[in-house]
Amino acid sequence: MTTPAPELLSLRDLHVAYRTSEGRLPAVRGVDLVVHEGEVVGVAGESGCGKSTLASTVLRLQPKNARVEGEVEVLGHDVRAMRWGDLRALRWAGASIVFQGALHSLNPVHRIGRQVAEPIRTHEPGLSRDAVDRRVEELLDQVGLSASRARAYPHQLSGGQRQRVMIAMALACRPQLVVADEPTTALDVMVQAQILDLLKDLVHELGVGLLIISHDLSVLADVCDRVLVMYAGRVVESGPAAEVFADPLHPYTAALSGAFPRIGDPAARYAPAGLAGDPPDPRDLPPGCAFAPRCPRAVEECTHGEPPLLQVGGRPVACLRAGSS
Ligand SMILES: Nc1ncnc2c1ncn2[C@@H]1O[C@H](COP(=O)(O)OP(=O)(O)OP(=O)(O)O)[C@@H](O)[C@H]1O
Repeated sequence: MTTPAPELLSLRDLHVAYRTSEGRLPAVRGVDLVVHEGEVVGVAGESGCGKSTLASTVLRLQPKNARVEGEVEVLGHDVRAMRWGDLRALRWAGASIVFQGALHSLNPVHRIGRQVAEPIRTHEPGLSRDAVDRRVEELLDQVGLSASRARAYPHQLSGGQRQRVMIAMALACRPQLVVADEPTTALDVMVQAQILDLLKDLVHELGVGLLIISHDLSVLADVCDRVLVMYAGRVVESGPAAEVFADPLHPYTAALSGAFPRIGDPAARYAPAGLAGDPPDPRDLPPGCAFAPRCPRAVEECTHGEPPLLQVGGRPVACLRAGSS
């Protein structure tokens, strides 16, 4: 029997609720998620389902009005209980995050090389200037940028190049876990595919674990080993990425699978999702299954109680109708 790869990230029964002027807003409701070494795990779901909230808890970067409950463990550390100094040491060097919107995350007045060097200087203050420069060159090379780009300012780079810089920064201190929140949103489809290939290659080459967040299930199907589909703060289906995408068991996953074209498929168009309505307001969830009001397969029973995650075809699925026709 092979021993399972070590767990780099473990979220257990994670709940996150925001305090708002209109009352408590439960954004994440009882999520379990594990990322092992060398594994790419994806979280998919429409805007507002709680993906970014979940990602923010990994490095305790959640907004001030968020209340977190449950377990958040990164590289064996209890992130919720860690002291600030220890948490700062864990960020970048143990685990790092690639945010969406590289245009806004990079400082417009500093050259690229300086920005990539910054986390290295902070975390390895003993490193000589030459050694830092060499590491920056090596990182730019790893993400497919020439060393001369170190002297460029962010506005001199394309969107895809800037996102590569963000990935170089995330890898700068050789973390074991990388979280990427919508790393390809706002990039055109060809560039998206290149960035995703790059992320996938780096994960395999460096043996890091990657948690990747996207509203586009087809993006995740191409790069992930496993995916979790979220709806209204809960995981409604999870399993091997290719299986979930090709044979979705939850009606919501089925709608998401049809909603976006597959990367690299020239014939693909943005087909309508065939899904009417909007996700519910988390402060005012419908009784029973949160997806029932939009679900083409809902029956009366679906409004009675929130369906638990049941094993259907070897996969956890939160739907009473999964597997039935
Ligand atoms: N700081 C905050 N205060 C109050 N509510 C918030 C806050 N941040 C997010 N929310 C709410 O929490 C819910 C989940 O938001 P979140 O950003 O995690 O979803 P998401 O799936 O990442 O969506 P998107 O892709 O649009 O970022 C939404 O209803 C959102 O309006």
